[in-house]
Amino acid sequence: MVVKVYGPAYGSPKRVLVCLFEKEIEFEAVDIDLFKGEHKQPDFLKLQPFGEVPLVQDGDYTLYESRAIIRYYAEKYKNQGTDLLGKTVEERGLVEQWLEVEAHSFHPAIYNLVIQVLFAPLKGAPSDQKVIEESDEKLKKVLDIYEERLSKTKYLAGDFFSLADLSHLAFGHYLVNQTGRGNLVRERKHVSAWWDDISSRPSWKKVLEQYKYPV
Ligand SMILES: N[C@@H](CCC(=O)N[C@@H](CS(=O)(=O)O)C(=O)NCC(=O)O)C(=O)O
Repeated sequence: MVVKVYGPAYGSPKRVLVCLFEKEIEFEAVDIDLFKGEHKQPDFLKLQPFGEVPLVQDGDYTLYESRAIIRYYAEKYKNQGTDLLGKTVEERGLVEQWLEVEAHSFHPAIYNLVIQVLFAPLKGAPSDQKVIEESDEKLKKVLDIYEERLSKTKYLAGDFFSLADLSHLAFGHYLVNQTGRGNLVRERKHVSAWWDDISSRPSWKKVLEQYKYPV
């Protein structure tokens, strides 16, 4: 049964797409237009009650929350494609640590910037300058910690590419290319080299080629 991934145009679903490419898992992308509110229709809400993408259907098994989905496939297909979880329990612990850092420190700051800098103007809504300034400051602090870490190891969890690095691609792409704040990465030598390394992976290039962002 082919895996169905809903909402491929958007950021969080792209976290799932790049993981499926890395794990060499065949999938079918199902477009959902957030601007038309298709994610708030009853049929979709029955599957994803929070009305967000991604949603994955794998036969009778349905899963949402992008980081839960990538952990599921990284585990289920551990011996297929790229190993994304590390080889020891200690390495796995560090993968989980940096996945949590991405979810609770990196993502909220970049998500707010994407909403305020990119999407608010699209909707004709005013941008909240206070949120932008706070998010900029938070992102600088987070990236300073990344700079320190990446001065010691090639990737966040160690000297191996993992889910922790992969999880940054979808919104890191916005940060570096579309928010006017790419300098926050480029000014940090090790973060910049790390970004160039992970974003040049064939899996991520395939995502960008096949599933355009809405903006
Ligand atoms: N924690 C969720 C967040 C999902 C999420 O925020 N999805 C956005 C799209 S994107 O920001 O990830 O591109 C969405 O569906 N937004 C629709 C809405 O909030 O109405 C995950 O990681 O899957």
